[in-house]
Amino acid sequence: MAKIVVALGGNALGNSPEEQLKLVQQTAASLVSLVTQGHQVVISHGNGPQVGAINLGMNYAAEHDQGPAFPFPECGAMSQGYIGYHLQQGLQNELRRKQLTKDVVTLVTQVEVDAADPAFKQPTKPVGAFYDQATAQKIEQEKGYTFVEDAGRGYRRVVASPQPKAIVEFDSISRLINAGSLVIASGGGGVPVVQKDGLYQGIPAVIDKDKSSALLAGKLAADQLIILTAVDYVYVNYGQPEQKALADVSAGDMATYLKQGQFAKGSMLPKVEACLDFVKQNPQGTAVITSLSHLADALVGKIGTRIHK
Ligand SMILES: Nc1ncnc2c1ncn2[C@@H]1O[C@H](COP(=O)(O)OP(=O)(O)O)[C@@H](O)[C@H]1O
Ligand SMILES: NC(=O)OP(=O)(O)O
Repeated sequence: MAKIVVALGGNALGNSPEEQLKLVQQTAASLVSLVTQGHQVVISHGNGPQVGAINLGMNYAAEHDQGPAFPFPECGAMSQGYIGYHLQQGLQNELRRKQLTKDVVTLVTQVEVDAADPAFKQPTKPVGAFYDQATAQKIEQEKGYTFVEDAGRGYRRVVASPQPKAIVEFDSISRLINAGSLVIASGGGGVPVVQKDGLYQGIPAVIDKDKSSALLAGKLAADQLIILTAVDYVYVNYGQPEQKALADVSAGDMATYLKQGQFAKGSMLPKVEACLDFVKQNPQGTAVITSLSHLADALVGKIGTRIHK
């Protein structure tokens, strides 16, 4: 039996509730088959598109005197509920189809960050929809948001993304796993909180879920961290004619590619950094990056980028 942390990418979850539900149902089949093989599975997920959409909708209502503004920690918590609901339902229905009984639990998770993290002064985390350059510039001027080009896919708003330091609910996650539950935790990288006078409070940011997933997988001493996104492999020379897929890569070689600037900031870079961090914490462990639809094949090494010591 292996302990596996599976992180689902926010962009890989589609652009609408209908798309997300469909994609989650497909992924649920692979996740449940891991459970039936006897593995302990913990699921985390991204929320970039979803938290951006929630924030945009809430801001729109506030700007039209239809309700209060909702800060990012609250929007992050809502995204955990929305995505967790789809995942819970998808997993429960798949368990029912297989006539299996297992508790499926989404845990609203807070992740502690440092209020002095320099990331608060330099937003890097893409959230929400993709815009063309002219529209992005118009919104920048109107609302004072920052936009960046995101991995050749268009322009997106970026927000602060501090380093995750500690998972507040870690002991509860651990207890639930040991009790046999299928746990969905640390969604959207966790709701960012800081400690003030010994008490927790939310802080506007969106934590990178790959980094929080690596922290969770490391603390759980997981055997595998599997990051599921929209591409089958990590590539060098991505998007260029000489693009090459990486299959089995040592942490040392991956660190070299990283230094060469092969991985785009805000998209593939944090995934690779998270995998290197996990392998450093757990030298016996393996980190895998592949697409949402290829979880089963990735587990047996047929597809995906596998990073090891
Ligand atoms: N070197 C690379 N290899 C593969 N994909 C890359 C690379 N650099 C950038 N990307 C982009 O990164 C995306 C994955 O990041 P992102 O969409 O932020 O992930 P998530 O699924 O977590 O939301 C891929 O779909 C691809 O467009
Ligand atoms: N929070 C986060 O990392 O989301 P994505 O996976 O959507 O980028």
